[in-house]
Amino acid sequence: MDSFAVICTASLLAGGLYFFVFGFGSAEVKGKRAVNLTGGSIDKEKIQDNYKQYWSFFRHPKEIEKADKVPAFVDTFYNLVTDIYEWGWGQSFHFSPSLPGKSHREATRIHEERAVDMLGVKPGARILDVGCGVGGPMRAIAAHSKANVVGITINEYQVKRARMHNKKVGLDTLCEVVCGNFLQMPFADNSFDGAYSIEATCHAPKLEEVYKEIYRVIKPGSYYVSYEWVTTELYQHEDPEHVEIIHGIERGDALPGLRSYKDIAEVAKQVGFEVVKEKDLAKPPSNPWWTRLKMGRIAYWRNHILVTILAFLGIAPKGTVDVHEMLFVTADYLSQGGEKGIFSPMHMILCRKPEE
Ligand SMILES: C=C(CC[C@@H](C)[C@H]1CC[C@H]2C3=CC[C@H]4[C@H](C)[C@@H](O)CC[C@]4(C)[C@H]3CC[C@]12C)C(C)C
Ligand SMILES: C[S@@+](CC[C@H](N)C(=O)[O-])C[C@H]1O[C@@H](n2cnc3c(N)ncnc32)[C@H](O)[C@@H]1O
Repeated sequence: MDSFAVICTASLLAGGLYFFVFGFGSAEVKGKRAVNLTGGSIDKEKIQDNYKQYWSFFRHPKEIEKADKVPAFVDTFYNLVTDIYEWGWGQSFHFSPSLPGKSHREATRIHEERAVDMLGVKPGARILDVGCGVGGPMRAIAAHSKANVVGITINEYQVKRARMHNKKVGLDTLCEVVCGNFLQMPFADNSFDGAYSIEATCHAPKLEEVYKEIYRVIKPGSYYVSYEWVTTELYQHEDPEHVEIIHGIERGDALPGLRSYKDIAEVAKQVGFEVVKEKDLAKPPSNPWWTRLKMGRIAYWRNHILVTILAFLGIAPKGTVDVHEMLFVTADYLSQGGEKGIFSPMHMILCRKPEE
């Protein structure tokens, strides 16, 4: 081969590799690159062990019932998945109904703004984001409502990421992030003008514990809105296929046990809230939320090959391949749950704390 052919072949290979790594892939512009994947706050060498520990939790279902162990187990989960989520999904760790003619990013933002609009808060109000992740919703909500948003997450690594993103887009004056447990929040009674949670309270072993805390910290007369993960009226616990799908969702998403849609309003009332509105936002006329998951399948394969190569080269931590595989499988269970209509990640409830 003459040198011209060598140069052409090498350029083609390099171009192809660049396209494979940075070019085609999931629909969202991301802040994370595959070469920067970490295990959150966990040391690189300990990721595989932590992943095994995560799985062992499900081998001892009795442990899951021990509510006090759940926050630590959820924290481990988010150390393992946060970078992969940001890389492959974006900064908002939730679903939204797809909207014809709108991108995933726009549909996500609209779903987030819808939540704060229900709170009816004015610019300058102080609102709480319960389980804020790396702050995708918090930034959209602060920019849209001009409210001051305080987010709480159990995961220290997410706090770092969220603060970094807030600063980067100049929203650090409106957005504050606190590391803590939403079952025992470090906030004074009656100190917020409203609160919201987006696909986060499903991690609470007992919903009443987190709802009670939210009730305590918001002011009388103010509102709380939540997008809850639930099994729907179509779920039949005697159908083994349904049970397998729901267990698959629980295992791949660090859930101590999915609740039935029927339980949500009951718990809200039990802790003292008035239920103003309740609606499953996944139901028609909404378009399916799971199409994004299904459309991403080719990208997931590409991602899996990439993660495997990077782990082999020692660039990505070894356990990343296992974690990625777990998410791959989970994506399938989630889509099945959506398609069969037995699971919804957006059962919306709007509550009001009565005036004293
Ligand atoms: C609310 C929660 C998280 C919901 C979603 C944000 C995530 C649930 C499943 C995740 C993913 C599955 C497949 C991954 C894919 C294999 C990888 O290549 C790129 C990232 C995924 C698309 C990843 C992204 C986030 C999810 C969609 C729970 C935890 C309560
Ligand atoms: C699926 S993420 C959703 C994040 C964010 N709401 C979003 O939509 O991008 C769930 C969030 O709940 C947080 N979380 C789970 N259990 C928690 C607990 N006990 N205390 C505080 N945060 C918790 C996780 O750390 C994570 O940030």
